[in-house]
Amino acid sequence: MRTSWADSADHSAIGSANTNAGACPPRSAYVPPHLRNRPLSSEGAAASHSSSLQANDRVNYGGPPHHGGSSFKSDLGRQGHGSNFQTGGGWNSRGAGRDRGRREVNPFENDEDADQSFGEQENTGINFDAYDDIPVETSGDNVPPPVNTFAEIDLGDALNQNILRCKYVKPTPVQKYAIPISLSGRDLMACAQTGSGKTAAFCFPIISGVMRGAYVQRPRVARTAFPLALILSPTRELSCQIHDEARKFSYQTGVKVVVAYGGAPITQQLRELERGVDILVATPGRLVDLLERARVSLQMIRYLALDEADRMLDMGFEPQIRKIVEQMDMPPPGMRQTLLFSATFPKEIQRLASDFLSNYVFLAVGRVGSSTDLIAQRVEYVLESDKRSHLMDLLHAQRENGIDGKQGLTLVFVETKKGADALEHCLCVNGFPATSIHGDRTQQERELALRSFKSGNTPILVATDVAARGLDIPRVAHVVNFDLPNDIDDYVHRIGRTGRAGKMGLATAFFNDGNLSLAKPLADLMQEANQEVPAWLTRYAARASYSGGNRNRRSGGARFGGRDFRKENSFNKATDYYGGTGGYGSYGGGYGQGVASAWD
Ligand SMILES: Nc1ncnc2c1ncn2[C@@H]1O[C@H](COP(=O)(O)OP(=O)(O)OP(=O)(O)O)[C@@H](O)[C@H]1O
Repeated sequence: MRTSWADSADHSAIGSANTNAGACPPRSAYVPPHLRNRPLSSEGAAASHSSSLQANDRVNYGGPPHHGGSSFKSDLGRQGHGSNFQTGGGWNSRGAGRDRGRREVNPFENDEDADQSFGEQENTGINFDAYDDIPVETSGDNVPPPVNTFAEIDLGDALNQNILRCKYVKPTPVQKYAIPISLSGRDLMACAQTGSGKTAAFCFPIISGVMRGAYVQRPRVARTAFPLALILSPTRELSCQIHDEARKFSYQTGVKVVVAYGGAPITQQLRELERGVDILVATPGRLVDLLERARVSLQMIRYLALDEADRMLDMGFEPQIRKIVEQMDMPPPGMRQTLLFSATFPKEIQRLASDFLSNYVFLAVGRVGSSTDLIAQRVEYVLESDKRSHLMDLLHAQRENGIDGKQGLTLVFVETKKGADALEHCLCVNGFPATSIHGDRTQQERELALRSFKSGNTPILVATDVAARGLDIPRVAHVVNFDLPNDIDDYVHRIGRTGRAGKMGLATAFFNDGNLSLAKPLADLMQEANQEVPAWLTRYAARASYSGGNRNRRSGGARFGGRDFRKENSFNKATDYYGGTGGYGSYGGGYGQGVASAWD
């Protein structure tokens, strides 16, 4: 039984105190708070317990736990998913032979299995009424009006059927606005909160448009694919997820969706492309490779979508995106339709993005860059040296009580790849079933880790920012910012892995003096989201403002309204749009080298 991991930590704590004589340094496993006052052995090496927890006052880390042979290893499945992952690796292995036959594989077929793997937990619980009174703002010329139901939109029978199969009863706010705008042929820059259904908002119009333009004659060049639509996303996992979703939406429509991403063998992806592609979902690096090999041409592109568009246009990715969009054979703005989506849109990125757009509509659902009210945000002051023990206390309490009475998945964000490995190891040896995902792991390991996490086999995932954006994992109940990011927008995306699709979520952040620059934007964000801001954080925020320590910009301004950068063109170009101190040069902090390295 999955819940037994609570007991195993208790056992491991007691057991390892008695069996410390191994090769490892004499350390014992995690001791839950309620056992800390008890003598653990005849020598009485009890961990001391004080009201303020001290990580290093325990002899905690390293010793293998002792709980009946079922010691939790990183990725329970790392060696265990052999057949799926060894027959070719990467994408191909995820659905062995899915395209061999002529018949289209039913992409809905695995949905029920996935639900069942969580036993009695509820299936959807979607409550989009939670979004009903959300503020929406549009700007641009002649903005097409929103709809209230899918029935009002002419998406075609096959697509409507798939919407039913997805159990989407009514459109989310971003869908109500973005779908009619896109169907009318307009370019769009859309900003809507995490987990609010942006993927369908750009996929539906693209699929519908491709269906309508199916007659388009494409050049016949041996071994070169001519997709009609391109969807770019910053990470491999997100591209796979978008591909999976797009395949569901386009089931039995005749629209062929193919994914291409790095870290997986290119040969299988080439084979898929040769079989025909209407919508190509890709990460930028692999796409550039395919373009340079002339295996893909962009000359027939009618639709270009950038998911996580602000990330795609920041310093790390911008050159590659410019190359793909401006320097290859893609039709220019006006000759193609361009759709940009994200939960955050800093104004300088909006300005860059406008190069790719023509007479576009700007859409903001909720406050730009805000978090959703569905996420309860907590921030705790935790010294670096106390973080591990504090995390384990949280996990232990959660395991005993659940979150809102339910056992859910916990996603723990750290700053570095090494930090992710170290924390994963620490949790595992202390009896907490954890796995990790970061840029130094092979793609096979990354996919396996994600799968093990999603299924609940390994209910704790330690991650770098590679998992911060876009990933839709329904049962993530708790996001822990073990290391806070430097940039408030990254925080928004990270905590957005919970509280999705109308469900409630919990986010806990460990804050200390090293996070001074985040104090003000974090306090502001929490206030905007009606969260209780601790008095000590308010004091840090005031200190940061006073000392000029706040170099973090807000995404498009903290208040609702006026967030389309075109509306603020009267600003002096050298002005800092975020009320910070350094003008453009000070932008971000979070998109500097350290953070970018965590990405693909
Ligand atoms: N109209 C709808 N009705 C019910 N569920 C929906 C609807 N639209 C989307 N969903 C579900 O909501 C969840 C979140 O959607 P999605 O991943 O597209 O969010 P997002 O806005 O792209 O989030 P992020 O900013 O994190 O990328 C998904 O599980 C999706 O299937």
